[in-house]
Amino acid sequence: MKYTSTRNKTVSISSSEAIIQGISKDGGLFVPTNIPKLNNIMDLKEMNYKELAFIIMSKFFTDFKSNDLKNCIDKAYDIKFSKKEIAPLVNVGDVFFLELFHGPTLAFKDMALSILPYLLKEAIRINKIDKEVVILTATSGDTGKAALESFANVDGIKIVVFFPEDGVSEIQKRQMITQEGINTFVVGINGNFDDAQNGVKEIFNNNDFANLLYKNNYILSSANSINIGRLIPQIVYYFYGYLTLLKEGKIKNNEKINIVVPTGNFGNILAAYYAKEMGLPINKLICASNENNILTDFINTGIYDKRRELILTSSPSMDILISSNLERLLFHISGEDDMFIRTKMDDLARQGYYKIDNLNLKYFYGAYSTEKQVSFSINNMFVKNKYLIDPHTAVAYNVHEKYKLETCDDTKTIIASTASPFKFGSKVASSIDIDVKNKDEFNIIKELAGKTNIEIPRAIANLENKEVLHENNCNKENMKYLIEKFLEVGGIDD
Ligand SMILES: N[C@@H](CCOP(=O)(O)O)C(=O)O
Repeated sequence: MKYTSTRNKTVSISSSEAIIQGISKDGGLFVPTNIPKLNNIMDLKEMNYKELAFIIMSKFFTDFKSNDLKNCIDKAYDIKFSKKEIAPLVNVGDVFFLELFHGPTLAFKDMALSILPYLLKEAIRINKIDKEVVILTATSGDTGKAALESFANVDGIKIVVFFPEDGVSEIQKRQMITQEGINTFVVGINGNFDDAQNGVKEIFNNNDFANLLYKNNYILSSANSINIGRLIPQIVYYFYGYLTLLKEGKIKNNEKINIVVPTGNFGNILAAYYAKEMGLPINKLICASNENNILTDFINTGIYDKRRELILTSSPSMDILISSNLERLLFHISGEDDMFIRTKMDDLARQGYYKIDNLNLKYFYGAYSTEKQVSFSINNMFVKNKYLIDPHTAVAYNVHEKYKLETCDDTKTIIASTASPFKFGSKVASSIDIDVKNKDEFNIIKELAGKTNIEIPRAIANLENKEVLHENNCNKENMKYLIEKFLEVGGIDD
């Protein structure tokens, strides 16, 4: 299996090379040249998470030896996860929540970031790279901590995380700025997630900077979903969710299901699309947005228009106006037309929008939820079912309710439940009528645990007394300078 760039189809590299590079030099994203089909899917229903992970990942990571890939999988999906199923499926009312937040940092990002360091180390070995790898990461909250946790103290790797100073939850920020590990560097930027992600992409595309790093024995890679090594492991849990339904007798062989994904950078829903293309029986992919409803507009009109204010919401992981992975979807559905992608991405960069005539996204449905609807959904879910959901999952749940009303479709549905509610204490607590005014976040969380009878996850309970180790802050223009400082490499003028 080879990988090419969405912006230049003459590129042809192996999976291990794509994982190391993170993003293509032409600014495009690496995609598999064909999406492999999986045969006899229904026969896989007795497999555990690791076994299934191997079946799926070995289709994509074809230059990894079987035993080496198995090793990566074994080390990734172990007791770091608090549930033996890794991704348990919970039936509440008429939907099934695929709980993806039982990893070490309590967000779905752990599902892929638990394995990425092992894949990267193996990729480095395969390609005989003798440089140190610097992982650049932009985050609106969850990716940053998950990447820090997984790469901390990994030999031969350094990790730099940029987060929007005012665009993450209190707990997400605390998780990041208390991160231990000599190889970790965390920086708050005065800007939003798009600024952080654009800054990181510009740094990737800066040849002079790459040369400077190279001379100093460093190369860059990414822990965001722009890295294909982040995306492929996310396909696994959609198969696992489907096969759990089948195993429990909730669906029949080959019965189609709907999947709802709270969506920001479009990586998680793209993984579901890959699962569908591999043969998983999926009826609709429901793309749920918060008030930053750029994807809803795109799915419904074919116009992607970022000329709008980014709104800070209670679901910060989705506070994004440039959804990077949409580029991959467009590449696939345009018949792999790299020139078309270049034109559209140029339009977006130059004029702030692009339009696609006769856009055919017939498997997708897009809608969004307001902050009020998010609170209402959290409340409703808790009062009716005693089930607590985080604001991102509430966005998805609410959008699914809208979908049912609009279409009367009663297909069985999996909702990707992407984060622990305790990461977003104030919003969740106030939604279930806990008075949060003038209260410290940790006290709010304690009240939340008391009222719901749910134990505070250890990773959050421990945070309160952790020392702040990172107090760096910069303007978006200075991101490169901060990296130079961290790596102690001489600066360049550009
Ligand atoms: N949702 C994000 C933004 C980055 O997304 P990614 O999937 O590309 O890493 C976050 O939590 O940081």
